[in-house]
Amino acid sequence: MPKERGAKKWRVHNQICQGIELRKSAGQHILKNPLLVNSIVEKSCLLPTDIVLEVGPGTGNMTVKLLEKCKRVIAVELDHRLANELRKRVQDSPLSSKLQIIQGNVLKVDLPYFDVCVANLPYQISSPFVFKLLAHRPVFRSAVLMFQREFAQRLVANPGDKVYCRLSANVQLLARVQHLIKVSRNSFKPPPRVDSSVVRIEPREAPDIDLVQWDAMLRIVFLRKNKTLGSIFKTKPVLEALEKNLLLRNSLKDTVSTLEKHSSSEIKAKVLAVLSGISKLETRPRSLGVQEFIALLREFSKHDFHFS
Ligand SMILES: C[S@@+](CC[C@H](N)C(=O)[O-])C[C@H]1O[C@@H](n2cnc3c(N)ncnc32)[C@H](O)[C@@H]1O
Repeated sequence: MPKERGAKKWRVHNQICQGIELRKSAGQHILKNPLLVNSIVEKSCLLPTDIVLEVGPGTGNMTVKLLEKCKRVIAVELDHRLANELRKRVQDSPLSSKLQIIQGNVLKVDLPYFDVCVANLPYQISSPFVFKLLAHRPVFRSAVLMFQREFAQRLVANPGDKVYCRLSANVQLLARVQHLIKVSRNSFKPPPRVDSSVVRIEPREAPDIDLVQWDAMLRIVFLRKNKTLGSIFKTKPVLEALEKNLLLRNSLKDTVSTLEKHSSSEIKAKVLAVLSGISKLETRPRSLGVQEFIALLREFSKHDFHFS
């Protein structure tokens, strides 16, 4: 769609909320359906002792409900106008002592300790925020987050599903994910152009694998996810990368340069021999789950194969 048509559409829906003009650039779509707000808070399964991280509280419709259910809410809001509005909203209430507002970009601030994260996220930060959360230590109990529907579908997709992709495998490596609620675009003011979904993410212990190698392998296989692993690993650029990495690693290990010890045809032959022994070469990446990818990576590293 040409840019101008999109911009026009937004101007039609542009909204003033409590005297504040909402900004499309910050994904400011306010949840106007109180039943939905209650339902998200309910699904967060909060304990009275919990510290909750809320990202993008906006005008605070969800924040006040969260404050009623937990010990403390730490709200990170980018827009100082909305942060001030939220401060004013609770200032005369007994709940105000439980609220801490951090005004800033959640992708840039150091996240504090929290038990549960709840957020109606701006869509543009969905992916970096999920990975920031999953890297956060100490591990939190769960996150209940609103995403664009298509992004949510990719997060929860199972092997074999049409939308199963690198994102699905990367997130499912580090967390259990569950679709909770379908949300219509009409639940927001102004309505975005797409529907949304609420998803629960529960982090789990990361397996003992090299995450850099994991990501490098997934990048390779999901670029060609409908091909068999065998044909992917034997495509010229992948083969060459495996050969180069093997050569480099060996030359680092040896005191005498491997370039002198092993000719490149020996290396090529070794790569092909190892590849022929790798299991599941006839399968396609789109049908492999996290455990199968872990097993594949372990097979490769057993033979000193590296993807980056
Ligand atoms: C979709 S609105 C949700 C507002 C409110 N939670 C609600 O449900 O009505 C997203 C909110 O995130 C804020 N926001 C956008 N980018 C942000 C960022 N990088 N860090 C923190 N907050 C951000 C916006 O200003 C806005 O208040």
